Formats: sequence, C-alpha cells, structure tokens
Amino acid sequence: MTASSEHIVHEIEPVFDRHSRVLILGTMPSPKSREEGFFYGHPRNRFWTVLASLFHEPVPATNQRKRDLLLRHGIALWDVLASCDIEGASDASIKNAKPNDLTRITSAAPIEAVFCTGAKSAELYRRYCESQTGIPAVQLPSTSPANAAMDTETLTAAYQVILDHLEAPRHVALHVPEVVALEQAIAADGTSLAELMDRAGGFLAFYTHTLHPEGRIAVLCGTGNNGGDGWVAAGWLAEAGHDVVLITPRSADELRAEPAKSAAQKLMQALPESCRILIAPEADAVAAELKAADVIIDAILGTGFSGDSVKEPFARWIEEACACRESGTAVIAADCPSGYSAETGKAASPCIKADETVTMITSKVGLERPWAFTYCGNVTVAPIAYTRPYLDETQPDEPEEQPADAPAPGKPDEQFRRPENEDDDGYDPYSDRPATPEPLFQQDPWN
Ligand SMILES: NC(=O)C1=CN([C@@H]2O[C@H](COP(=O)(O)OP(=O)(O)OC[C@H]3O[C@@H](n4cnc5c(N)ncnc54)[C@H](OP(=O)(O)O)[C@@H]3O)[C@@H](O)[C@H]2O)[C@@H](O)CC1
Ligand SMILES: [K+]
Repeated sequence: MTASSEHIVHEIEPVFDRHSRVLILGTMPSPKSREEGFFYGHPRNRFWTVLASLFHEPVPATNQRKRDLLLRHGIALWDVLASCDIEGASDASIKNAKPNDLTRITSAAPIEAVFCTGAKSAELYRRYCESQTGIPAVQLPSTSPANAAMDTETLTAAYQVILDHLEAPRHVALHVPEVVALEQAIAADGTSLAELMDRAGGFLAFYTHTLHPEGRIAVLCGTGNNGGDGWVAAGWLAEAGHDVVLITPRSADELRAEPAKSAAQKLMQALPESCRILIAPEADAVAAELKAADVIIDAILGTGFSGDSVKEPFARWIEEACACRESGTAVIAADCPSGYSAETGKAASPCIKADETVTMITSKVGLERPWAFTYCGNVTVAPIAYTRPYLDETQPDEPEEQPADAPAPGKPDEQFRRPENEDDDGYDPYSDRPATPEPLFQQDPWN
C-alpha cells in the first residue's frame, strides 16, 4: 500500500431481486459514494442522469429513489471488488483487489447480461468474475467526471444497449380501493405517503416540462391530495424556469388533507419567485389566468372524487379550463381528469377533458374504459414506486377486456353524460384534438 492509498472494504449492499435481468458493475464506491452510502454518489457523476434519460424519468434525487428506479426496470447494481487498496477514486491506483461474490446475484436473479461502467471494472471483471458467472461483460463508457470529454448525450446513446435486455413495464389497472391499499402497504414498508406525493408531483412536472419546455403554466389545485400533487408540481416547474400560477380555494395552512397540507406548506416556505399563489380568487380572475396560460394542470379532483356533479368553485374552474382547451391551451390531468371517476369511468358534470393524464403509481380501471380517451387523452403511468412485489401473484397481468358495466350497444347508460357534439365513438369531431391515436379502438372487440 502506498502512503496516499487506503484499504477500502465495500460496505454498500448490492441492489437486486428475483426480477433483475441486467447486472451493472463499477469497480469500487468512490469516497463520495461511501459518504452517501450509495453507488455513483458524486454529484458530477452522470450515472443517474444517464439512467433517468434512458427511461424518460426525472433524475432520482435520493438513494431510495435510485434503488426504486433500478428495481422497477430489472437492473441489479453492484461493484466488482469487495476490497482493495486505492488512492481516492482513482481506478488506476487499485492494488490488492479482492472480488465480490457475484453468484450471490446470478444465483438469485435471471441475469442475462453484465455491463461494466468503465475500462477498469471490465478488466477486473474479466480477470476475477467472468469464470464465476459464465457471462461475458459488455464494457460501457465511464459516467465519472474523469470522462468529462464524453458528453451526456453520447454516454446515454452508449447505455441504450441495456434496454435490449429489459422488459417493457407492465400496466396493471387496479380498482381505486386497491390503489389506496397499495399506497398504504408501500408506506407501511417505509416509503411514506408524503414521499409518494413528492414523487407524484415530480413526475407530473417532469412530463409537463418534457411536453412543454417553455410557457406559462396554471395549476388548478383542489383541497384533497390530488391538489397536493399540483402544489409539488408547481414548485418543480417554477424551478425549471416556467412562470407558474397556482390557484387554490384554500391557503396551505387551511388545507386539511395530509400529505397535501405539508406539501403545500413546504412550497410556501421556499416559494420560487416565478410561482404565484392565488387563494380563492374571483371567477373572473381564474378565467383570466387560465386564458393567459399555455398549459393548464388539472389537480382539482383525483381518485377521491365520486358523484354526478362537481361543486363550486371547481365546476366553474373546469368549465373555464375546457373552454381554454377548445382555444388551443394544453390540459394535463393529475391522476385522472377532474369530474371523471377513476373507478367507473363515468364523467360527472362538468368534467375535464385532458390532452394528457399522468396517472400515479398504476393505471386504474376507469381509465381503461373504451371511451376514456375522450376525457383522459393519452394516459401515462407515473411509476412513483416499485409495485411489483405487491402485485405479483395477486393481480392479473392484463386489464379485463370487456368491462361488465360498459354501456351495451343500443342501450346507452342514462347516467353517463357526454357533450352533445360527440359522435357515437366518444370522439368529438369538432374539438381540436388530433384524430389519432386512439389505440383502444384499433382492437376488434369481438375477437
Ligand atoms: N394518498 C397519497 O398519499 C397519495 C395520493 N395521491 C394523490 O391523491 C389523490 C387522492 O387524494 P384524496 O383521497 O385526498 O382525494 P382527491 O381526489 O383529492 O379528492 C378529495 C377532495 O375532493 C373533494 N370533492 C369530493 N367530491 C367532490 C365533488 N362532488 N365536488 C367538489 N369537490 C369534491 C373533497 O372536498 P370536500 O367535499 O371534502 O370538501 C376533497 O377535498 C390521488 O388521486 C392522487 O392524485 C398521490 O399523490 C400519491 C400519494
Ligand atoms: K385531476
């Protein structure tokens, strides 16, 4: 051991489970990663930026979110070495290397490909581990600041190869009480409801910003936890450079639902300059703000809504948002369009018609109804938690094909309200919505 090198023992547990298909290996955690207690912890290391970019997700900000991202996508993560002598984070200085026992992962998970994040880990893997696992490694470029000459776009392109070995995410549609039970189970296992809401608002903002990188955003917030998603998203979008106005019937302190109240209070404590909060504004002021917006986020009502009609002031807000959408403003719904039942798929009066719906954690049965597109637009599941361990063996892989209470042909459900100018397929030929895609209608329902 040289004077400036130290003996390091790897103390970060590997990430994997029985669904991991790809194993990514570095050499040894850097001093910063050891301090953070997780892999690739240096703020200038681009590993997490590259992975987030591969999966079109926000960059995970905490160790728990990083772990979650890996498991959701079937990626196992560890390092080649169990211990070595090393100078700082310099792979070139490594001496007295002892490898990790990678069969701990390969015997428990169907690993079909191994990737090494840099030349040194690939070299050490070939020397010590390949005979153990029987899987040759693919060498990827290092994401470390030492490889700054390679830009992040090129790095991401190189890492695309990982995707060939991963499964597409499964979309399970749950009933609303099942979604609530799922969130409670995840919270009981250590990912709090506040954390889930923070992730929900983050994904909502990320997808909004991806679709509309510039422009003014109006966030309509209800008083329940759907509103909480809106409060989180508003802060995120203001930080990302948007002019944001958040419209709420109650101040943060007057909200009662948790974790929405805490999320709103957190935003108020560090309110970005470009985020204005309007509390119980007059209807005319709401209309003016919505008209001035390029994008409206609907975080008024989510899975907690039921009934045939929406109470004021939300009914008026919804009507104004729909009118703005007719004039070209984009509408993005948080979890489900306000006034639309995520359980039955029934639209109340009035009901938001969204271009996009960012639904949290998993799809819901109401969003899978054949007519859902009319109200929800494109539905994207925001994967705010790793749900597979909770859903395996208890849930079907596919949503039911023919919902039992779908209106029978020729016998329209009297309670199912739809605007006059919609045709029989639930498509409004006079709206500004593009005619395609309508994937649900491409299937032959009689097959
Ligand atoms: N749980 C979590 O941790 C997470 C939850 N998440 C999010 O929470 C959402 C579910 O939140 P939730 O259960 O609070 O219900 P929510 O959809 O906000 O509605 C309740 C509000 O609606 C109101 N209201 C009801 N009927 C009405 C009517 N007819 N007309 C008018 N208003 C009516 C009712 O008002 P009240 O009648 O009580 O005055 C109450 O204020 C879910 O969709 C997801 O977005 C995610 O962030 C993940 C983490
Ligand atoms: K909503």
